[in-house]
Amino acid sequence: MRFDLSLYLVTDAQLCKAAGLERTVIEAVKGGVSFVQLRDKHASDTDMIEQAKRLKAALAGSGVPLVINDRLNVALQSGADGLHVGQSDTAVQEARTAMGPEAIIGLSINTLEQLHAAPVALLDYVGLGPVFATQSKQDHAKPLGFEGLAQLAAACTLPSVAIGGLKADHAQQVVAAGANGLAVISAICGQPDPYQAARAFARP
Ligand SMILES: Cc1ncc(COP(=O)(O)OP(=O)(O)O)c(N)n1
Ligand SMILES: Cc1nc(C(=O)O)sc1CCOP(=O)(O)O
Ligand SMILES: [Mg+2]
Repeated sequence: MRFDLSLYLVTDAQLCKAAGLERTVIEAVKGGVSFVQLRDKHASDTDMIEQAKRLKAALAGSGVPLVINDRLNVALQSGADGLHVGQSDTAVQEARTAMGPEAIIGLSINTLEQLHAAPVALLDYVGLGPVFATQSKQDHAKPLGFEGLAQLAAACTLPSVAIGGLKADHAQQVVAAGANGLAVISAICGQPDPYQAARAFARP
């Protein structure tokens, strides 16, 4: 599946509670979100599989892929398009073997060492972050700033998406640093109007 990383939404069910997760995703996609990751640290596997199936149905025909954060079993059982793993999650090799060659597999990167150790041939993209400190991830690594982001992006041969504390105002600097797009949670989830929140990223 071909994909576009330009505006990558990582979901947070708690933040989206008022508007609802599906409604938030649908509105955000109308506003320009090009890629969706279902991330839920608290749901049971069963609930996450059902949520993923609902989101996959909601995204049908949009060309926007759905990947699952962390949980390989959820990705396999929900018919999602792929999986995003971090350095301490399921190994990329295991994910690729289980999901097959067509799945979209992403890996989080915070250092040049991690980038050099990444199994590039088995990956479709990397997440580079955090650019800034963020409340959306408790255990985040040391922030890179735009300079650190640019160093990683320059050394990266895969498509990349920057993540961590990013707002619409940062779009130009992220692209100038060499990443292919921005991944966000709080800039869209929990915003009063997810459609307008997503649209703000496209403005010059
Ligand atoms: C696009 C993207 N990049 C990085 C991450 C972080 O993954 P990870 O380090 O595994 O942390 P958790 O999200 O699992 O808390 C991501 N989810 N998405
Ligand atoms: C899920 C996640 N991963 C990160 C990383 O650095 O790997 S930062 C992050 C949270 C991003 O949320 P917000 O857009 O609200 O800052
Ligand atoms: Mg993870």
